[in-house]
Amino acid sequence: MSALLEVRGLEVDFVQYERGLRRRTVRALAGMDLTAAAGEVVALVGASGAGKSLLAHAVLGLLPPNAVERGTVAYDGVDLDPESRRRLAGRGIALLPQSVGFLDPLSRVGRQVRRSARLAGHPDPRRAAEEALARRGLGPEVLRLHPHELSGGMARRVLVAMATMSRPRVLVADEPTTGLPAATVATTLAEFRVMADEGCAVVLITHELVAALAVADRVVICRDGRTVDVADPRAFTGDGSSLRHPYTRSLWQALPANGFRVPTTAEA
Ligand SMILES: Nc1ncnc2c1ncn2[C@@H]1O[C@H](COP(=O)(O)OP(=O)(O)OP(=O)(O)O)[C@@H](O)[C@H]1O
Ligand code: NI
Repeated sequence: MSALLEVRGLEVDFVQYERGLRRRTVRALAGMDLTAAAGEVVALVGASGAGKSLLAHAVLGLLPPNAVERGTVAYDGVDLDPESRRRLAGRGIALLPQSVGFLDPLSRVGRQVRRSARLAGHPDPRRAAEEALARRGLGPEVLRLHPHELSGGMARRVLVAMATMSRPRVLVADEPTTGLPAATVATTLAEFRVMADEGCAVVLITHELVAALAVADRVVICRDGRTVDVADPRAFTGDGSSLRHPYTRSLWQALPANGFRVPTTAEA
């Protein structure tokens, strides 16, 4: 299997100006590596601020103008610059954004979901929109609402409906299950598994390591802007002794079910 998405040595610096005068550069990503092949769900985990969303935005060519990017992002074997990646957004590569702020606050849900359906080439966008929401337990009345009238969980389901509409070859899902009830977490993750089984490469960014293990083929662990480990989901078991990297082990052992064990400095 060749990788549909390959991120190699990705670095991102932000250029900032102190009191409008002195220029300084802040390194946000310092070497991220991640590959995802057709048919794979690759989970990307790491603490808050580790750089997961930045990686997602870089892949889609959506970094802000003050970001300086180095490294390689290849899609289907071809290295692409940010501009070319932006052109693929919503077609070959889709982002399921972490923030519901990606929804247009002024426009009704129906209009936004129909737009995704139209961009995806559905012959009947109205029907496609209704069906996509219905599949996620949202009735047609939701189409008439504005984003601020949605609960967090409903908004997230709308984003899932929009991001998966085009049947992208690569889906980068950034915290797609945050705020969802447990039953919906499982069905949402199962949907990503089905997409992968049908040939999509899915990057699943999540804090919910245990839920992710049920659907992931590989787990990429990042810390402070770097990929530190790639682990087999089956290694996350028992006391974590089959996990090679001490940081990965400490993430596993810190979970409530594993006794909230706080890593010692030597391990972490
Ligand atoms: N526009 C920006 N300018 C400067 N620094 C930024 C910018 N965007 C992100 N960062 C920094 O980059 C780092 C990584 O942020 P990122 O949002 O990717 O983390 P994350 O792993 O997605 O965290 P979370 O799990 O909380 O979503 C953070 O230290 C953040 O402060
Ligand atoms: Ni994030």
